[in-house]
Amino acid sequence: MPLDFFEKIESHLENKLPFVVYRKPNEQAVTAICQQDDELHYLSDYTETGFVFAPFDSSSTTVLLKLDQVLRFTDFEDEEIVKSESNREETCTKQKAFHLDLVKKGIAEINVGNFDKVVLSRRIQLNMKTPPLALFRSLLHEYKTAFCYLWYHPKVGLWLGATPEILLTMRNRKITTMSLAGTQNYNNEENPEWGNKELEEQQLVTEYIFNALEGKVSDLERTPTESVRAGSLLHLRTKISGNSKQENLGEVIRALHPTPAVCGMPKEKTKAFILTNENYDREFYTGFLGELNFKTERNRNNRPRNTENNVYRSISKNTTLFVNLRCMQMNEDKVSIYVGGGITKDSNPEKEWVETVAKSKTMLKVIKAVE
Ligand SMILES: C=C(O[C@H]1C=CC=C(C(=O)O)[C@@H]1O)C(=O)O
Repeated sequence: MPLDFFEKIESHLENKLPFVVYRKPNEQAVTAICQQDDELHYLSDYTETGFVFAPFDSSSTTVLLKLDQVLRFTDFEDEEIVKSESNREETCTKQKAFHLDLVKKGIAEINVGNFDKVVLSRRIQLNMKTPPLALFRSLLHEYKTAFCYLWYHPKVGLWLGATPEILLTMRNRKITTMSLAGTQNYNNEENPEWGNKELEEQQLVTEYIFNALEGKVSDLERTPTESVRAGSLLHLRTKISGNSKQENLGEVIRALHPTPAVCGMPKEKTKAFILTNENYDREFYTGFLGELNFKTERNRNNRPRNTENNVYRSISKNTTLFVNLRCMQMNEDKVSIYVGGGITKDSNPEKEWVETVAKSKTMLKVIKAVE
């Protein structure tokens, strides 16, 4: 059992010092970044290096954790989680009525031609007290293909998630992003049929990303759209890649975030609608997080043998950012789970509600596992 790695993080948390611990999709290594004081740093521009934590509302500030101490744990031993009998289900009818009304309002805006698509969400609050690191380990066990993280800053809060969505990766000038939208339950079928509503909803996101990147990124390419599993759900995904024309990471991020996978089309109008009508503050849900300008050093040795001084170093700059979905915020004795879904002209409010219930299970499953 990797006690010293997790013990260090535990003591950082007890000492109320900022940190993030995370594992990238399909990787083994778990990384922890620990800040040695509790200062709150904000990102001033995208040439900085650190771990970013950005809110949904891009007019609010982005938090930057400094790389004071970086710990890597390479072989996390997977543990069987014993499921308890506890069965938390949502029963709040008031919340349901509010969400149905919100979705209807969104559809009405689409029908009068104000929006093409809007993503509407809600917050589920539960009373519970669970050690955050136990929850994080449970996430690692359950969601191997997700970006799993636990993020803490005493002046901001404690967040935890297992997201299937990449906002952007950038290695030197090579950029990759994805259009992820459309949801159905996974029923042992990796490539099921999709309805027109979902296909169109995802297509809108793909087109938006293409338009947003045009002029900033060259050689734009996309993969065929495929089904991709995220826990007990499936989504539609198209990967999009290209080469950035210059050192313009900030410009690319501002063009993408928030994409219509979490906000809507057109961006500003739907964002204003969300901020006014959802009736709660998304904070960091549907924001983004990850490594900004991490430097990787590699010794390269591709000259002929028997040549002296044939090893030289190459340094690449990497950024890997994920959209903060399937996440929750923890307070002393309360958790808030955040869930939403894309609304189009063909949306059915009742089905949209059911979809948010299905999405809440990603976090509820780990809560049940450690309760
Ligand atoms: C907004 C969320 O999911 C987005 C990502 C994938 C599929 C989505 C959908 O089908 O609506 C959403 O666009 C969420 O999980 O809260």
